[in-house]
Amino acid sequence: MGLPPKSIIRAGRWTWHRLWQVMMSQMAPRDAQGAYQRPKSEFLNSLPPDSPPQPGQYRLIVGWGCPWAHRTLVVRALKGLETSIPLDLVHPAPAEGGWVFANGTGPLRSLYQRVAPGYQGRATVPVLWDSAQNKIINNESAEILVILNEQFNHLAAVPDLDLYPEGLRSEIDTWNQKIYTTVNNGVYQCGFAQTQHAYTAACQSLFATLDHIEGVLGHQRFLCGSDLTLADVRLFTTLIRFDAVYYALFKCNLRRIRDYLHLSGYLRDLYQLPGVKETCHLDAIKQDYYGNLFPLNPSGIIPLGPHLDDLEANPQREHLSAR
Ligand SMILES: N[C@@H](CCC(=O)N[C@@H](CS)C(=O)NCC(=O)O)C(=O)O
Repeated sequence: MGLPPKSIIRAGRWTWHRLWQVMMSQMAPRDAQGAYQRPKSEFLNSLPPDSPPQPGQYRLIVGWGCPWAHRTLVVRALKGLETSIPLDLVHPAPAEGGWVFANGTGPLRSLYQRVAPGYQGRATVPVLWDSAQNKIINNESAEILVILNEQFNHLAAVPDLDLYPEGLRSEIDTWNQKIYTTVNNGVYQCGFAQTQHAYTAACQSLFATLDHIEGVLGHQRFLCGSDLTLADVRLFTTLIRFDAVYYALFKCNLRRIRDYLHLSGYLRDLYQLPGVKETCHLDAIKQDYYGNLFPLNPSGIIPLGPHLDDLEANPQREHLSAR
């Protein structure tokens, strides 16, 4: 069978490209240069200072695919807060315009609109939910991590683990800033870029940071030395998705994490910390990204690979802590 006439091909390409631009601009707000602009989180409250959390009072609303929600799950696991902070799981449902609760109680957007009538922002996860007062405490993962690290110690199985110690805060903040801009959000800047220029700039910055981190991890176990911190947790949830999702779907393909000797060992090391692998749902992650980001994967086909068995291999990094 021959190709259709050139005029049909041209019309098809033009129509598809215009549709793609419209869908992308709705899914991923952009600046004048075509670079993705992540909307700001709008619920930024703290816990009341005078009443320590009760078991089960605060809940986390999360989706397995989301790297920002995943950070909160990792801190919850590392601190041993699984029984004190229950989860409410959401699934992506693009036809409903976003997340819906797995327990059948409807769209996440309805909950946002119930607590904030007229709310027009994104209905995002994670959410730290106060079930005593039926309100959203916070929907910014970076802030939720600090709250979980500090304010639940009386309920934690591992209360002495401080992932944001005073003495390392400025170093952690510096890493967080660099890693958020070029890696955590950087992979989205690659995948959601709407111009070649925006994609190229994001991809170069992403790999410049990964190359830099590879050098650092050659002589120390974690980003800030021998102690695990929030900076590592925040890097981890991007790294664990990298080879399976970002490399192909978001075109972050100069190198894979498994091509980096130290970064890949570090990823295994974090994956094998107590409780962490239970937070990683790699099939759900692939399903969420490849199955729901329609403009990036219109066929909805989920790739089979890569095999991730090597996450179980010995990281051989503990000796770096002893220095
Ligand atoms: N700044 C937020 C970003 C969270 C975020 O973008 N979550 C995504 C899932 S990975 C989401 O819920 N998106 C739904 C939407 O944008 O409508 C955070 O770090 O907590």
